[in-house]
Amino acid sequence: MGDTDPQMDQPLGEIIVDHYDLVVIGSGPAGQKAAIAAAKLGKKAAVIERRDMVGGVCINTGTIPSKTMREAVLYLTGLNQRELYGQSYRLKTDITVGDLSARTSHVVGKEIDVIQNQLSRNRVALLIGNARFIGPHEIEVESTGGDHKNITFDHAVIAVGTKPARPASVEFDGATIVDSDQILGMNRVPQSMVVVGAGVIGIEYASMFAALGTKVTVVERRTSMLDFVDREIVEALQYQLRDRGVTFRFGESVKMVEKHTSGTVTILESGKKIPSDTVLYSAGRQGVTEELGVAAAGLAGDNRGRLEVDDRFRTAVPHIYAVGDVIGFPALASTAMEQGRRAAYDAFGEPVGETDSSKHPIGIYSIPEISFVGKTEDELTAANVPFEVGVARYRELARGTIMGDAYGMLKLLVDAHDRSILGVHVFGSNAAELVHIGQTVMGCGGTIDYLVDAVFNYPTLAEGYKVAALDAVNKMRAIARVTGAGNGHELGAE
Ligand SMILES: Cc1cc2nc3c(=O)[nH]c(=O)nc-3n(C[C@H](O)[C@H](O)[C@H](O)COP(=O)(O)OP(=O)(O)OC[C@H]3O[C@@H](n4cnc5c(N)ncnc54)[C@H](O)[C@@H]3O)c2cc1C
Ligand SMILES: NC(=O)c1ccc[n+]([C@@H]2O[C@H](COP(=O)([O-])OP(=O)(O)OC[C@H]3O[C@@H](n4cnc5c(N)ncnc54)[C@H](O)[C@@H]3O)[C@@H](O)[C@H]2O)c1
Repeated sequence: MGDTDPQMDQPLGEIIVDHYDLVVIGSGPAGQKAAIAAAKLGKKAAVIERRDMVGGVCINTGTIPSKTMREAVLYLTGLNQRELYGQSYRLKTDITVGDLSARTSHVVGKEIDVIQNQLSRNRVALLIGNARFIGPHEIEVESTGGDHKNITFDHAVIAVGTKPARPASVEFDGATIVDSDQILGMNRVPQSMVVVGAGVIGIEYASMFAALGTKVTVVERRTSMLDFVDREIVEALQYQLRDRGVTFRFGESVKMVEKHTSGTVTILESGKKIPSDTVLYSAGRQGVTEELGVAAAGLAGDNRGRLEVDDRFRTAVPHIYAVGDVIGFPALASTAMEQGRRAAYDAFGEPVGETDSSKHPIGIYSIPEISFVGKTEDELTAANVPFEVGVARYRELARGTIMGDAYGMLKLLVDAHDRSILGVHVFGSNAAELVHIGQTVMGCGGTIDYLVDAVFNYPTLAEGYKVAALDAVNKMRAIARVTGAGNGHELGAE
């Protein structure tokens, strides 16, 4: 007997056709929110997901395992306590892969349980198997046992995400030469590691392994890294990582990666060879639309397996939507969830509010962490937008000193004419949480003066907003004094 569909109490052993108002392929953040949004509108919804992948890449191999591993690394190494207790401070000296994976398995298990519970209490059917389109209104679900079941639908949401790019010139073995999906399959914490690709994944894992004491070399084809991030903050991160022994090889491409009995050798196009215990290949991801047979629905993926959508997340076949990583940038769990909700509402004519994607935050969980919202200094300069900068250093905030964070900073970019906030850039402890204060002020159309006049809890890192706001306003006043434009407030009235 094949798998049983618990929602419908039917065996998957034979072809049975069920009909749904909305079928979602993929149970990652995008798919979950699309299905639950449809169910909340009283629609009959189903999610199709492969065995052992409920929660998607996000829960099983991506966001949640990597962020949990980061917490374990920070806790066990005692890294964030060393400013206070000395550079030799460690909670545990010989940290093993087992130490790291114990915490990860615990969190992943809990998160899967939460998702299954949310789907079931909202009466969303969870169909376990591999989905393939067989027509614009029909999908075949194949269980791991090989049984088939066909379902028909009025609307579909493709939320199949991505998989790591795996070139044939790299001898992946899942233990010493790995992609980011396989990192916890490593048998030990390596002494040396090459990280291929200085994208967000590469930099987050390079940070964690450097904190564990691994000698990390990052190879990146471009001449710099994280080009969308404020340059001052990227420089600060590079300084911190170099200080922990990370070597950067920018402007170098990896030609091939070889596996040998005593380790690996990464061969660069320039002819250089880098020996290491392990290699993490994190040079991009690609959509998985081919396996989904999108052609049968009248669709075609691009050369990286991604689907094109309009501003309502409709594909070229209007009753079929696509959301999350499969549509490309920004490829974040945070945006994927919102795209899923919007697609389902659109399918059933439910109105949604405006959302301004230029005010969506980015969080990079490097060590130290980075988060920002809005424009960078370079973007504003290129667009000839005059702005002023206000900075708060964590070392001058009482909370920063209490926490032992001497390097953190919060930077505000302020429009020199109307005093609106154009960008918020945070580097250091709690950056990904702190950014939301600035995001909210920006979203509500507030100016720098709101932050100048606000009172924040003390001692907190949030107080940095007031410190940075005062810094920006002081600079604006200084210009106004010289030019005779009053106290600076009048600039906005020009
Ligand atoms: C290492 C790593 C760290 C990350 N860290 C962060 C972070 O800190 N913050 C953040 O916002 N984002 C982060 N991301 C990105 C985030 O994980 C993705 O943006 C998010 O998972 C995308 O969600 P999704 O719903 O589009 O698809 P996914 O989470 O990729 O899920 C897609 C699901 O579809 C299923 N599927 C595919 N094809 C089929 C089929 N034919 N039949 C049935 N099921 C199918 C897959 O099995 C998978 O479970 C990280 C990613 C990685 C890899
Ligand atoms: N905190 C977060 O929000 C977070 C964390 C991790 C991942 N993600 C998401 O996951 C997605 C994938 O991340 P990624 O880092 O794998 O991809 P990426 O495409 O962002 O970065 C890959 C990097 O590898 C480089 N590269 C490619 N081939 C190379 C070669 N042969 N030699 C040397 N360098 C090479 C590229 O120039 C690029 O800089 C991203 O879009 C990101 O949004 C987000």
